[in-house]
Amino acid sequence: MPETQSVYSSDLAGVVVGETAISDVQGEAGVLSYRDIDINDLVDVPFLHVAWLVLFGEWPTESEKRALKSFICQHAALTDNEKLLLGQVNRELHPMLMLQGLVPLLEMPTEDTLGRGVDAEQGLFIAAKISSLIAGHHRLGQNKSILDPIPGKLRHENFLTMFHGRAPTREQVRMLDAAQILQMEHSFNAGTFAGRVCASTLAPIQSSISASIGTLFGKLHGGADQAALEMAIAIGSPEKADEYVRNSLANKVKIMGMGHREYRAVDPRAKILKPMAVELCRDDESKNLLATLVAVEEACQREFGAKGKEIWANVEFYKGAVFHSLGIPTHYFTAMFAQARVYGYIAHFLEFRPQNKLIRPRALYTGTPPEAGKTAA
Ligand SMILES: CC(=O)SCCNC(=O)CCNC(=O)[C@H](O)C(C)(C)COP(=O)(O)OP(=O)(O)OC[C@H]1O[C@@H](n2cnc3c(N)ncnc32)[C@H](O)[C@@H]1OP(=O)(O)O
Ligand SMILES: O=C([O-])CC(=O)C(=O)O
Repeated sequence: MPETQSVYSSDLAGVVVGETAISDVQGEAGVLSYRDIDINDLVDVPFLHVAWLVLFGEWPTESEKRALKSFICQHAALTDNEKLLLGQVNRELHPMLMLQGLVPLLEMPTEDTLGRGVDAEQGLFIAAKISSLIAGHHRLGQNKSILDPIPGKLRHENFLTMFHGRAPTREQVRMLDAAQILQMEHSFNAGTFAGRVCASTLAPIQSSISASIGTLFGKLHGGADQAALEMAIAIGSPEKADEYVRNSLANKVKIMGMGHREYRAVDPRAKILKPMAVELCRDDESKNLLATLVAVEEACQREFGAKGKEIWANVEFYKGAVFHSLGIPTHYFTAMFAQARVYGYIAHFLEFRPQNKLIRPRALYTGTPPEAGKTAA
């Protein structure tokens, strides 16, 4: 085997590790596109149409739209076995751990009813189940029964109904659609990359998605949504934001929802989510939370600016205010991120599998080589 040249990078920052045509993150300009279309032009398109575009690189035909809608609704109804499985899960378990654990236990379909291959069928099957697992886990946690989706209703109309036990308003569905479209895909983020590593061993799609969900959970990645809103709740009011930010920075505590590995400008998703949050946060408590977030963002920019640096809010910062206004408890935020991002994970699996190559980096060993004299005990 030819010797390969070693390159050292402990965090892979700036290292190109593969190719993709699914989405493009232009970090300097602050632009995000899915399949060559700017997200600003996708945010008002029906959610499942964007999902299809992300997966297959083309818009669905009328018959594909109908097939996808009914496929997702049909599989979003949990089977008796799936309800039993969910019933065994500790009600206190974080929804992200529940999802990571249950996705590989789902009984995968083996046919290809959508005509896009069995991997796509299985991926979309998992996507359909994820929202019902989230809603079901929440219902069981409240000692309520699991609700089934209603055929003919929109994806997030069903989700919010299954979650809350009451139908959402049209505006709430529109806002959730938009927020979920914005979270659907983001190139080689940590969760997607973990899924690609897992897929590279020829593991099946459910293993890959489970690996991605586990990776999304952490606070430096998807878990920042929960952490950012809980931070705003803990701060309590906009007047206390300055002190909180100064103390945090002095103690090297990261401000959740601020900063990004790739963006050197405002995250284009935060730019859309902030006015959405303003529109949705109408009661006094929500308004106070939002005002606190705004004050934290301003304080961060002042503190960083004083050191000649820049920092911007990322997608996680204002999203929590949107989810909060939809009545979603903070510990469900990241699972709802997974519910949207799963389409990105599937798209990467489908793109990567045909040109599969094992991903296996190299470590710099910091111990002593055996020839230096250590013997077995
Ligand atoms: C969906 C998503 O995953 S979006 C990201 C969600 N994560 C968060 O919001 C968590 C908070 N943010 C962070 O921890 C970081 O900004 C990350 C992890 C997102 C990006 O990190 P990196 O690209 O590795 O940047 P890094 O952490 O090296 O930051 C560079 C400098 O800015 C500082 N910095 C960056 N973000 C923050 C922050 N949120 N709070 C305080 N300081 C920060 C770092 O301390 C570092 O300072 P230094 O040069 O004096 O050491
Ligand atoms: O790309 C990243 O590193 C994190 C991110 O914004 C995302 O996954 O949406």
